[in-house]
Amino acid sequence: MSLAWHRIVLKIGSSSLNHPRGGISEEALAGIVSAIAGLKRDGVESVLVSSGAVAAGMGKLRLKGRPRDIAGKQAVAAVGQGVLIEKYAAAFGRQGLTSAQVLLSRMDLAEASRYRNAQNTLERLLRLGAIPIINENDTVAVEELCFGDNDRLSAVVAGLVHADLLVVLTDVDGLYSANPRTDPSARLIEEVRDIAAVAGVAGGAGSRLGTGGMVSKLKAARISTRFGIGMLLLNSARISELGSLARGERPYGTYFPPSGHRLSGRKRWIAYAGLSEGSIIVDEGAERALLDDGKSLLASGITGVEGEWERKELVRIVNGVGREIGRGLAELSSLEVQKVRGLHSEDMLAILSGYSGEEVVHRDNLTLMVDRERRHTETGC
Ligand SMILES: Nc1ncnc2c1ncn2[C@@H]1O[C@H](COP(=O)(O)OP(=O)(O)O)[C@@H](O)[C@H]1O
Ligand SMILES: N[C@@H](CCC(=O)OP(=O)(O)O)C(=O)O
Repeated sequence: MSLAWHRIVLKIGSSSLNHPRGGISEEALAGIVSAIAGLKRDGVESVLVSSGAVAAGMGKLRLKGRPRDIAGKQAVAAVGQGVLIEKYAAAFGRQGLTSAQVLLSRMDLAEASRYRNAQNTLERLLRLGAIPIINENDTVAVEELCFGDNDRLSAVVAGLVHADLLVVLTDVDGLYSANPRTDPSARLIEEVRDIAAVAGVAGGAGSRLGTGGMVSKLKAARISTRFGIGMLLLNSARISELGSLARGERPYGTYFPPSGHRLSGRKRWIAYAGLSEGSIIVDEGAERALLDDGKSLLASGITGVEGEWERKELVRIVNGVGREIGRGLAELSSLEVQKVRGLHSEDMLAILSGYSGEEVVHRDNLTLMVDRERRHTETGC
């Protein structure tokens, strides 16, 4: 039998996995474990991105509310993550499967070498037949340097492991024309080809436990589809229907088909995992050359420099009003860019040593962060 999907990333949110007042729902956890076991029997590999550490910690510590301060959230997550993984390991064990805990922080993927390292470890885990269970390393993540929510993390992970499909399990059937909790006339949108066009219908989290709501799910869809990976938003109550994926069928929910233009592995890292060291400010001509003509960035279109970096480090490219146009690996250090900004290529080369190229950021090392119609700008963490 030829499978449409060989490797999927499944993300489950706190609102699906936990009781409303905190603590893990054994039933929900058993449901996802048995769905993954069934898929595995049918030849589909799964990587699980599971939220729920904070909510599990709340249950264990008998807290009435989610901690508001960062140290409180981190401490409760440290308690809850242990509880969560223990329950997963036991449930996978009952299915004859071995699971592995993988905690990632933003910094773990920020450098290309660390990104590859995480990639190799996950690949090896899958080859060993283990089920990776990923969560953000909440206990050490600092607010300014975090994934922000597991929807985004799951999309980055889907790119990291070269998944065929990302399934985001939540507590509603999918994306509706309005928040179904507050608008009874809201209709389910079964397929979304243009994410920017539906951005206005997405609202925030639906429960005290969820983070990000549909807004963060749409951001995840944007990342995943740009990677060439479709995303399915599915009600966790329909988890038993996941088995149909192995037959190449799609359960009822909202599907975001992959974009035709698929970002390569390096460009995935540049856009959504790497951390930039500074910004290059460009004029309108350079902005058009990058966005409309797919050109490399030359010194002549550069008007300013912010931050400090060395050659081959990651930078943001922004226009005169601070809008991020793209991200890329700079061929020159910040000091060199400062010296050559506004110059034509021959004048630039005359004052540089050890560089004979024309480009300041080559298009092969550049990912655009604005869509073609310029309606949508990415926000990197
Ligand atoms: N247009 C919309 N369609 C569907 N759900 C929406 C929409 N806008 C806001 N939501 C809310 O998003 C919630 C799911 O996100 P969230 O609470 O963060 O859950 P999770 O824990 O699964 O990540 C839903 O319960 C719903 O209330
Ligand atoms: N890392 C956190 C969850 C963060 C998060 O994105 O939560 P959710 O919106 O429920 O997927 C935790 O384990 O509690």
